[in-house]
Amino acid sequence: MIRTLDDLDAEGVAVGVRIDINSPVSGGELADDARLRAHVDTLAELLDCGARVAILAHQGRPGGDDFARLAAHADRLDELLDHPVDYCDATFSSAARDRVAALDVGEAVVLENTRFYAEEYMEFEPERAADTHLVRGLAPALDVYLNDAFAAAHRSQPSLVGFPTRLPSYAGRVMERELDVLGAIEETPTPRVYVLGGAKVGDSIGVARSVLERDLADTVLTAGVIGNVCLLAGGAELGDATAEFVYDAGYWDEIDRAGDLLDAHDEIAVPEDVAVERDGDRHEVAVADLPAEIDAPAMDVGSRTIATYGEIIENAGTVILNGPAGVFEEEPFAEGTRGLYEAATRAEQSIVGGGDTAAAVRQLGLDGFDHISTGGGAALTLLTGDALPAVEALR
Ligand SMILES: Nc1ncnc2c1ncn2[C@@H]1O[C@H](COP(=O)(O)OP(=O)(O)OP(=O)(O)O)[C@@H](O)[C@H]1O
Ligand SMILES: O=C(O)[C@H](O)COP(=O)(O)O
Repeated sequence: MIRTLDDLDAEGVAVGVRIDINSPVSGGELADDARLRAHVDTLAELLDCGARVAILAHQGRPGGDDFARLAAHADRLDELLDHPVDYCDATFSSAARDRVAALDVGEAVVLENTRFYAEEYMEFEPERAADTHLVRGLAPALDVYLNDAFAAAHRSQPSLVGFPTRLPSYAGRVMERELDVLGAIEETPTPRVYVLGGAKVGDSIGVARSVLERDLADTVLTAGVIGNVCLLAGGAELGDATAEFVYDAGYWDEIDRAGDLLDAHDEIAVPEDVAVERDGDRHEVAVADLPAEIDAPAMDVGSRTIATYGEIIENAGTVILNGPAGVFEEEPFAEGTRGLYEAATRAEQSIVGGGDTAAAVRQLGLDGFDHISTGGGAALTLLTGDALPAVEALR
């Protein structure tokens, strides 16, 4: 059983709260605060109850452009919450412990990016994670640990799986909500339609295979790069530019995997048409008309596909959307994503998962989904039926 905030009397208690505020960062500034806002309920509830809150989080990956300090995150949380939120440039040293010890009731401090420490970017079994410097160093300053970082729950890293061995542990409200919705996918209304787009072709093939073999999906609609790979697997001649894109992205081997999947499951649909750029505009090509002269990569699904898929989606009991249908960042190629996602809001129940997917929803101003997951990889892991290490550690 997982304990939640309902089981915690937080008055005066030093709570180590792991959240996922990994966000786009530009010039040291936060380019998007959606993930911070997602954790406001959990943090406000704790602080309103008089907890003393030490926040743990990661930002980016070592070597990446977005591998940054958490000072800007602390400032933004301070604005979002009615309680003071400070920043401390240490994570588990005596400076960090002293800062946590000095917290007053109803105060929070954001400790430094956990991934500044090498062990945090490694995967461990929980017992071993409990013995890392980060967990051993910080645990004595804490009374309890609370994990709200659903979006990172597929990682078996010390700040996510190490503390429950040492401290009484709880799930936060984001974690609870995500597990309630995504962990109970079998109980959602049918027919259940999965719309798989985006650029992570290998992951999407894995998800499609798993949900069909486990009878979770009645239909799988493919779009985005995975749709193009399925078209190539079926022999469609999409032109050199699309083939080169798929090859350069390292997905050439996935064409055979996609072909095997299509042979095994006729519940999978592929696009009827695609959109390419011609003279600076969107130009649509029907797959039935191929081979045709196409000198640009397929960047979106076309309007016939939007209509056919849209009807299936609207009539779904549950639609699960992962990955945009096209390069939504460029207006002419946002049509597929907009069309399919708008159709999803008319289905009985709609669930959206994925970091870029959630960004697309915000950028296109789409509204009316039943659940927008904070997680990309974590949501997919759960929807594929695999356990999440951080959730298992809480159990
Ligand atoms: N036809 C296409 N050609 C090239 N890129 C595409 C195409 N369709 C979608 N994309 C790109 O796919 C990217 C998003 O894919 P991704 O699989 O990362 O989404 P996500 O699952 O929501 O994200 P994550 O798993 O990281 O949380 C977008 O940047 C979009 O431009
Ligand atoms: O953005 C995410 O999906 C999570 O924060 C996990 O980040 P990671 O993929 O760098 O582990």
